[in-house]
Amino acid sequence: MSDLADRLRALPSFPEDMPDLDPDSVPEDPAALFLDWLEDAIASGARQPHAMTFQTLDGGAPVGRTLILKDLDERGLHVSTHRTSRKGEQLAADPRAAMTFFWRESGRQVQVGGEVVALDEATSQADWASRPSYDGSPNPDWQVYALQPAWYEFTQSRLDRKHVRVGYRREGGAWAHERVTTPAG
Ligand SMILES: Cc1cc2nc3c(=O)[nH]c(=O)nc-3n(C[C@H](O)[C@H](O)[C@H](O)COP(=O)(O)O)c2cc1C
Repeated sequence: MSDLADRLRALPSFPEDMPDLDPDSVPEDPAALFLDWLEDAIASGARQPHAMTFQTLDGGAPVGRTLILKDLDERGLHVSTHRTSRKGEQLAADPRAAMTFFWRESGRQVQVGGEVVALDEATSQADWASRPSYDGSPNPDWQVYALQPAWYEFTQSRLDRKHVRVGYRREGGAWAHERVTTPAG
C-alpha cells in the first residue's frame, strides 16, 4: 500500500456523537426531513451548509460541481447560474439532475434527483440582485432553476458503519418511503 493510502486510512472519519435516524418515524414529506437536517446543519455553525454537489448529464456522461442551494418551495430546490454555462446548456439538453449534500458534523448525506425547470425572469433577477457582486444592472443570462424531486435518499452514518438509509419515491401525487438496505449497509 502506498504512503498516501496509509495516510488517507489514518484520517479521522465520523464524529463520535451523531444523531440517530429511525426509519419508522420519518415524516411523510421528504422536504420536511430535508429542512430539519438543513436547519441542524445551519445551527452547527459549519461553513456553507447550503453547498452541495450538483450533477448533470453531458451527452449522457455525468458531471458534478459545487453549487449553493438558494431556496426550497413548492416549485422545488432552487439553484442559480448562468444559462449559457456548461451546466445551463446541459440542463437545456437534458433536464435530469441530482444534488448530493454532505454534512460532516452529523455524518448526514441527502441525495435528491429529478428534473429541473427554469423559473420565471422575476425570480432569476431577484436572485441576481441579491448577490454580493450586484452592481445595479440586470443580467439576462442569470437563471434560477428548480429541481423538482422524483426521489430523495437520506443517510445517517453510524460509527459501526451500519448506516441507516431512508429512500423516498414520488408515486403519483404522493410520496412513499422505505428503509434502504444495500450491500453498502
Ligand atoms: C462553494 C461553492 C459554491 C458555488 N456556488 C455556485 C453557484 O451557486 N452557482 C454557480 O453558477 N456556480 C457556483 N460555484 C461554481 C461552480 O462549482 C462551477 O465551477 C461553475 O458554476 C461552472 O460550472 P459549469 O462549467 O459546470 O457550468 C460554486 C463553487 C463553490 C466551490
